Amino acid sequence: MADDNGNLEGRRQRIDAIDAELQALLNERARLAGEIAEIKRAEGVGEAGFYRPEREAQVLRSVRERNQGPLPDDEVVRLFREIMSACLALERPLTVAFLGPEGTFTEAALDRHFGQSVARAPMGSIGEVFREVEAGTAHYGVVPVENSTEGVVTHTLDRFVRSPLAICGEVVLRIHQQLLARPGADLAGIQRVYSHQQSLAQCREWLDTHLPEAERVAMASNAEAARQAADEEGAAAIAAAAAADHYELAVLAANIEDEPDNTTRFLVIGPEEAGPSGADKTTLVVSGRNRSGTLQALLAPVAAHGLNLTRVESRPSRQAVWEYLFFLDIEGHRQDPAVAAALAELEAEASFYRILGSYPQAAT
Ligand SMILES: C=C(O[C@@H]1C=C(C(=O)O)C=C[C@H]1O)C(=O)O
Repeated sequence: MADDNGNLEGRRQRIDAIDAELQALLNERARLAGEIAEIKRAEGVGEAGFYRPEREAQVLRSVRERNQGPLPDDEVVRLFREIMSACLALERPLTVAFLGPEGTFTEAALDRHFGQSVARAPMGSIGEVFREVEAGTAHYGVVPVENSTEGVVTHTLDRFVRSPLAICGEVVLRIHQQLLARPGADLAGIQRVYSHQQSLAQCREWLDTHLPEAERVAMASNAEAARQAADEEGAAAIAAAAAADHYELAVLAANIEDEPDNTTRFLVIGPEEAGPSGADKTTLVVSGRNRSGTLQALLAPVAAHGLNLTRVESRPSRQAVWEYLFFLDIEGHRQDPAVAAALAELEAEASFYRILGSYPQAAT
């Protein structure tokens, strides 16, 4: 027993020594980040120049690659994410606008990308997130773009066409739906379930099995649903785990989504795009000159240069009937020679052409 205690004490002393060393190293790291900020100021970088998404992506990739455990890769990445967030806040405190209210999946994407040391500005719509960043009131913005539980994909793409902003990052989140209710509530007492219609749809089988009698009510967002459930006896909401904290609700049933690998993609928007990080993506919007064979003609250079096209989305151009804009995602950075060559050829084919940004690929 005495031996065990001795071992425990000895280990705690080693942990204390390591903590002291870690703390000194963290402050040394922060000092260096402060010196980098001075260099950036001397070089006259604008407001946007302090945050470097390509550098942060490289740091986090290195963390993941060299990790030997026992801490899981995702955990060490999360810890380093926060260390960088704190270092950047010392250099230049950032404000990031996002599609609110608080507790949405978009806020979870913001957390994942920027960490805790940024000021958050919840906005009521995607348009407001764009406006806030365009006006310079927020440095960056986070908006959902694909397969969103908050239901807004096309709006983000349409808004981009008339915005000077660039995509400077992406976040891919696994979406887990939680059934939330006031603390002490039980499943048998739930008569009404509030959520965004896409979340209700994503949990349909679970609801059919566990709450077949409960009324399902569609709301503007999951966070709105959580707010409503907090106010109402016998009500529950389907929302992100973060909404439970914001609205003082308890998780009545966890991870109730029917499809376990349901993901949503978010874009980080800002005044300028990111530099090359070594594993990047480029998003552009184009329109063709000719009606027949337009898409094939536009895409031919992408294939000819051996590039990977990861997404094609078509939207009505709103300029003329039957004219379409194509949103393309290509692997690689616009400064990569093969990408640059393909884009030059594509531009020659296009009647409308705009690069929305090159940015680091999300770590999934
Ligand atoms: C320190 C820098 O500034 C910021 C902070 C970073 C960090 O803490 O590692 C990385 C990139 C920037 O967002 C840098 O540009 O290297």
